[in-house]
Amino acid sequence: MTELPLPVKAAKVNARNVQVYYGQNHAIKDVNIDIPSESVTAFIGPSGCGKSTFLRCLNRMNDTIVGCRVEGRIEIDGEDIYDRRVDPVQLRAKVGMVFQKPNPFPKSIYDNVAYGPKIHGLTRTKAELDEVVEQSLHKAALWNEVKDRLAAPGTGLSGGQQQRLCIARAIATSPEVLLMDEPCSALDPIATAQVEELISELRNQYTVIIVTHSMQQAARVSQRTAMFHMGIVVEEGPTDKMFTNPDDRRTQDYITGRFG
Ligand SMILES: Nc1ncnc2c1ncn2[C@@H]1O[C@H](COP(=O)(O)OP(=O)(O)OP(=O)(O)O)[C@@H](O)[C@H]1O
Repeated sequence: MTELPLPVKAAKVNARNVQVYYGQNHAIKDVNIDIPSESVTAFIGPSGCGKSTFLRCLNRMNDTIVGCRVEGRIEIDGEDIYDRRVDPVQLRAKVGMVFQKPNPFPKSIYDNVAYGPKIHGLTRTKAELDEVVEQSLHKAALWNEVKDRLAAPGTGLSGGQQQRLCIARAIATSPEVLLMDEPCSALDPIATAQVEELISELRNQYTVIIVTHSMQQAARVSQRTAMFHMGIVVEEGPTDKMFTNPDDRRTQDYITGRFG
């Protein structure tokens, strides 16, 4: 019997033999990966190689895409997240997501952050909710900029502030895993630096998984990197090694800009 390698120590997420199909298109082909807790893992690879598709498997966002089929096994803390007993809405409170384009709700800054704790019944009193909103905005490094205008619309903030608001919204439900799909691609360099700094801080508390097209960003914020190519993970390991001495030719070619 062939033995699979032992999981990475303190793996939060274990994926085994994951396949994703969009109709006839086999977009993810037999992906096996262990993602450690309290660290940032970057998914890199050329356009269309399946990074976002695989990321969406981790909070079952692909369930919402008609014609998309996921096979294999994905465990978070040893629990099969595709088990029938798992409620995807509860799962998404535990596995939060931040998207490419900041997408605050057309509501006040306060209500954007309060929304998750309210619908999941995480607080009992207004004072508790106020506390969660304040703490989440603090963690997202936005509190000082918005504390005097919590009733103003979230959509009125700058792009970088909106993205930090979306991060505050994601962490307000106390997720354990935070998925970020190119979270800085719509931001200018200053806002990008702020969000990157935030990501580095978040890893003390969360398991962060980020899809990025920027090699510099992957090198700056992540401790581990997985290289995707045509639906498979060709190589995965410590970021330093991936960027200085990769084992796979495709990783080498990609990080040196020969394709992608
Ligand atoms: N909603 C969808 N419906 C049908 N096919 C899809 C959908 N989303 C992605 N695909 C297909 O799945 C494959 C992987 O796409 P995916 O967006 O996951 O790649 P990616 O590596 O994240 O790309 P990019 O870096 O350009 O965002 C592609 O062939 C794509 O066309």
